[in-house]
Amino acid sequence: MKRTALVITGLAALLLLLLPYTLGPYAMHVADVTVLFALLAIGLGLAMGIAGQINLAQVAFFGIGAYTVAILTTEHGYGFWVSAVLGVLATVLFGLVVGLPALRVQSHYLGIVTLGLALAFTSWVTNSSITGGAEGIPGIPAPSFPGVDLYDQYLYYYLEIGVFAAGLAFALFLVGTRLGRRMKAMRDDSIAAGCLGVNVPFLRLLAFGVASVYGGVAGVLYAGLIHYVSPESFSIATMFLLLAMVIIGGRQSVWGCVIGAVVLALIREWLVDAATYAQLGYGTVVVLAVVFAPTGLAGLPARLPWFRSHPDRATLRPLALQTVDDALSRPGASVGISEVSKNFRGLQALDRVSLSVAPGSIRGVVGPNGSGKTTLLNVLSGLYVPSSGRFTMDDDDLTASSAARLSHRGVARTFQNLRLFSALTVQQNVMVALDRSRSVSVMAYLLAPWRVLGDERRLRRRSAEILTEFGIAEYAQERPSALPYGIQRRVELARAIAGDPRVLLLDEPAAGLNGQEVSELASIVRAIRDTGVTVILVEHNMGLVMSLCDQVTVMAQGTVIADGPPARVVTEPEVVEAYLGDLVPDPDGGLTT
Ligand SMILES: Nc1ncnc2c1ncn2[C@@H]1O[C@H](COP(=O)(O)OP(=O)(O)OP(=O)(O)O)[C@@H](O)[C@H]1O
Repeated sequence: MKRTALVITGLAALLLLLLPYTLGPYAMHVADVTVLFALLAIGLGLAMGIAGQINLAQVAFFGIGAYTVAILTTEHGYGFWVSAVLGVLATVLFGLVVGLPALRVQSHYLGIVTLGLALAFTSWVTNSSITGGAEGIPGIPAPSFPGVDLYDQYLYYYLEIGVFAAGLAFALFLVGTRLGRRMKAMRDDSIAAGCLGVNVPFLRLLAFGVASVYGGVAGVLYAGLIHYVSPESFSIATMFLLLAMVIIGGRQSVWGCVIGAVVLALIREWLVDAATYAQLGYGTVVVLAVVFAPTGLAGLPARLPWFRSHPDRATLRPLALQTVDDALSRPGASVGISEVSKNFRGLQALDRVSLSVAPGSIRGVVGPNGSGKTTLLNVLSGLYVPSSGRFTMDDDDLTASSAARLSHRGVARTFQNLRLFSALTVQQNVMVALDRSRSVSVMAYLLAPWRVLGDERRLRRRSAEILTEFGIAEYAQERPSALPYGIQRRVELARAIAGDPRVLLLDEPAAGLNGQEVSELASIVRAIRDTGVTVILVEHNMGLVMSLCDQVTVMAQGTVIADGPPARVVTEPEVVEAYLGDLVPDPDGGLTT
């Protein structure tokens, strides 16, 4: 498979190198512009498709790169290359500003904000005297290069192809390694990603930063190719064309973005005399693609039946429990919750809750629906900031720490409604959790890419071991949604353990499991506790709670009404009245609500 890919890549490269020999001047110009669209589309695809950040300002990034070069070369006498570097820097600065709203808003709101900024840019270049207004700026020089006349568009093509190849290789590298995996995890479920240590705000800004580099570079090259810039080239119509390229080609695939750019750039040329109808046509095809082929042209092969995998042995293998020790190397931590309250606009979900959990013990938290159990886990995992009170781990005050920070400090969790990353494979889900690198390590992508590749091999090897330990190795390449619920639950537990936690929070881990799976779950949780990890278990299955927990906390209406060893707690009259009276025996011999 790898050899076939290499041969195809080699042939494509050869074809691209020979292309100018087959084209007349006009076709060569179209090819030059198409390469720039491909660069722009890759940048947009990385932000929108991979990181899930709707970015309708890509055309403004393109414009800032081009206008900076135009202004600096024609009005200030700078050389092309210096202007190009400054142009890309200016674009990245603007890109980060455009990305700031992504820290507060997402989805269509982000689309509206970024579109607003793109419109502001178009309006500025149309009305400002520095940018030459509607007339634009002519007379931009071509880049100088010893012995090569880059005014010749045939030779310019080779400069573009070199930049394009570097841009494509970097995008593929990013998507295929830990940064791209984290971006996809953030796109699929930013809450779960945060709980696995992903610094979501940083990654959102980074996505805009990366998209702006591609936009800026394309803009700079455009200025050097056309020698003239005007607002028309950076209009909303161009943004829409770019969007269509990425959506039709396949926004979640770098190759898809390239294919989309080439196909639509050629169609655009073909329909140049019917531009209005062409816009309508793109719109229709985009709508059809979103509804019927959301993965675009690049996703079509995977939709064909013979490319689809069907796990035919949807069963769990026995656990290799002794090896959980290998995954867990850090000592468990004590957890202290002191007078923690949480209000939601008048609703008191937690009311001065206090409890302390000894390291290496299992604490059950039970209570009727709506009593505040999940809210408590959300406070402990950094998803909610408590309205008042303190949360400590080994006496370190971690109140109001972010989910990512708590993950790095050793808090891992599972969710009541499984939050597996649906577009990642089972193995990639575990790799996201295994990756403990900090945000600053993105510098390695520029300074030491070989280290990123080395880390990647280590993560892959280790994730395979963990999947084997949890008896799910045969599902490594499956998407979680294709698997039965019991297996998905085990994947989520494997993912939580992969982060080498000191405190493990389990939110109703037995929900939806059959009797056999519940007893396997009990063995896993015991094995985890035996390594010294502190476990806090929210659960309605009282049979499991009674057999597993060292201590049980009973909650009702946001307060703790009882705390102590399970056998004693269940006999307290207040508990019987508030909670246990509602319980009925379940088919597996436990009690459930
Ligand atoms: N984000 C939120 N916004 C508003 N109210 C919330 C929010 N999260 C929880 N609540 C409310 O807080 C109360 C406690 O909810 P919580 O989910 O913690 O209960 P629970 O004990 O986990 O219930 P269950 O057993 O059904 O999961 C409920 O009344 C719930 O509606």
